Amino acid sequence: MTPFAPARDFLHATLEGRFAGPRQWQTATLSLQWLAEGVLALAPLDAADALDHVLLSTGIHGNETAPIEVVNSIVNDLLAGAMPLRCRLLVMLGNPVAMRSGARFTDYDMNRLFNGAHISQPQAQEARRAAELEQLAADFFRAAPAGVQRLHYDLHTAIRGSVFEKFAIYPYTDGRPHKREQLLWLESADVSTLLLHSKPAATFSYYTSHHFHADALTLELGKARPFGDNDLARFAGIDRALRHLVSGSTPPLPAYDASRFAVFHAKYDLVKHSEQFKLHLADSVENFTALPHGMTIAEDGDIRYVADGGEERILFPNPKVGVGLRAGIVISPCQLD
Ligand SMILES: O=C(O)CCC(=O)N[C@@H](CCC(=O)O)C(=O)O
Ligand SMILES: [Zn+2]
Repeated sequence: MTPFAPARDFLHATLEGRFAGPRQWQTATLSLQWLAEGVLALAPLDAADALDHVLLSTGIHGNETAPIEVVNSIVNDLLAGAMPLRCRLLVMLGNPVAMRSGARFTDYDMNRLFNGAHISQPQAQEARRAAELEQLAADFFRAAPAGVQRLHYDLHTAIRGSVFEKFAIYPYTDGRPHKREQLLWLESADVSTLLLHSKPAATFSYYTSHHFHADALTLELGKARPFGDNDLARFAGIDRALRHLVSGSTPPLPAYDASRFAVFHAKYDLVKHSEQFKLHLADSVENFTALPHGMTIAEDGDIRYVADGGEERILFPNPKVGVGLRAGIVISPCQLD
């Protein structure tokens, strides 16, 4: 008997606020732990020690609903026994409060609060939640024996449309190499555009990459739309690749060939230093739009952000962020190291 009843499933139980303390139960094939609101751990009943550890987080931004629906449908199929589980899987619906409000966040952007940054915003509900998710992710990855894969895919959708509809963000790796096999797996999910971050960040994927050397990626899978408005056919690639991943049935992947990927690196952030910040890009400008050499991208008091060289592009332009936060990233093409 599922403890999610009478809500229909894990997502609906979460949206209805039905978590009432940790619960543990079994199906014919799985061991389940409802660890916290929106956090479910799944393992095969006959789990061997050496299973890969896979963390799928979604809804870190509450209005990015399509990947939440994708992951929930995978959980439903695992619980129904319609698909085998061949890893230890931790599923996180990151920000239930914001999910209920249909908002990116309610108090503070949660993906600026990991790596201890939650301490700086003690009044924000997202700060308490980021601390809780950090602890649960830490417990999960610390229990992984040496030699097993530690994977973290943090699934998002973007505010704006995008020249490349789907792309992945590789958090700063602290000098560790970027893994070709991660790119090949992304390609199997119809994602062949990659941004390499060039510095530490307070994001969830950097947290697990930095502390647990997880192969962690933030995935941007399309445009953010409310629950019920998503065309899930546009998310078929990630749905397929995740199902293969958790059921241990990923087909052999082709050899790596750089020509199949578009790779960019983050040059610098447009930082909103004050309320005078003015972005000189229309709301209709899409992610990855090229910035002509010499163009003033944004101004903030005496600071001018000017495009240089003709190869730069803009990512995540958003003048509405809070003061002190990133209001866009200037990126340029690069080769994988
Ligand atoms: O569309 C936007 O402006 C933001 C989409 C989004 O939530 N992106 C992530 C990227 C995380 C990263 O840069 O590593 C975020 O802003 O948190
Ligand atoms: Zn997001």
